[in-house]
Amino acid sequence: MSGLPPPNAPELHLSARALACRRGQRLLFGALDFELRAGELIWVRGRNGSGKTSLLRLAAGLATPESGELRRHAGRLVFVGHANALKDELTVAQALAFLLQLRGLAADSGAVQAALDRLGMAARRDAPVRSLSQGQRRRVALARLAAEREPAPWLLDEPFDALDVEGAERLNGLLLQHRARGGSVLLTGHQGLDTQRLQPRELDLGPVNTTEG
Ligand SMILES: Nc1ncnc2c1ncn2[C@@H]1O[C@H](COP(=O)(O)OP(=O)(O)OP(=O)(O)O)[C@@H](O)[C@H]1O
Repeated sequence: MSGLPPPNAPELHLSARALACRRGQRLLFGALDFELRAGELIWVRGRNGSGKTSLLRLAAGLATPESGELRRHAGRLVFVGHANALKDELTVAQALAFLLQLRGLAADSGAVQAALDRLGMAARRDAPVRSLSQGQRRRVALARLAAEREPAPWLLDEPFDALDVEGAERLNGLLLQHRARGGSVLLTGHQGLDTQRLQPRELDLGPVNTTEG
């Protein structure tokens, strides 16, 4: 994934050079190079504990690399972490409106309804978040992506986790639409991604590095 891009390569969104990450005593990866460009999807792979979540946190600016650099070249990125960040005491519509407002997106009832509808959750809009299953919570958390219009980088940590086949299909549809408008995606996960239609590039973090460095 290194080397000079062709002269008419799509706009650069993220670039990592000799990126190293340490968690505690362990060096998770030591010299990672990759570029994420407009319209691309990179599927970060690797065993449990190999550092996939850690890489996304570096990309989001939520953690600092041990060495090397990770540069964000494009506008405001979207980070959807593994935790759903939904408040239990709110209704589904209120919780999503809160996320949309944080992002500076329209959060009126029409916008909320449309986003919930894309994830098949519109009928539960007045239900309290605490009454939802894990998969339903995941759908509501991902509904914020349906309200996005910018070709920004999306950083998604295990977005397919807890989704059923129908939910995964809806998310694959959002990813396809985002790529078509020039958005980019860096995501982790062990299953659910429609590799046939999305044609991801794979970034393999390999086996867990068990040596201390
Ligand atoms: N808060 C922490 N403090 C110290 N070490 C941590 C911490 N969180 C994670 N680690 C270490 O970092 C390693 C990588 O964690 P990370 O969550 O990035 O892996 P992952 O590839 O996303 O795993 P999974 O596939 O299980 O989600 C873990 O194996 C763990 O040893």
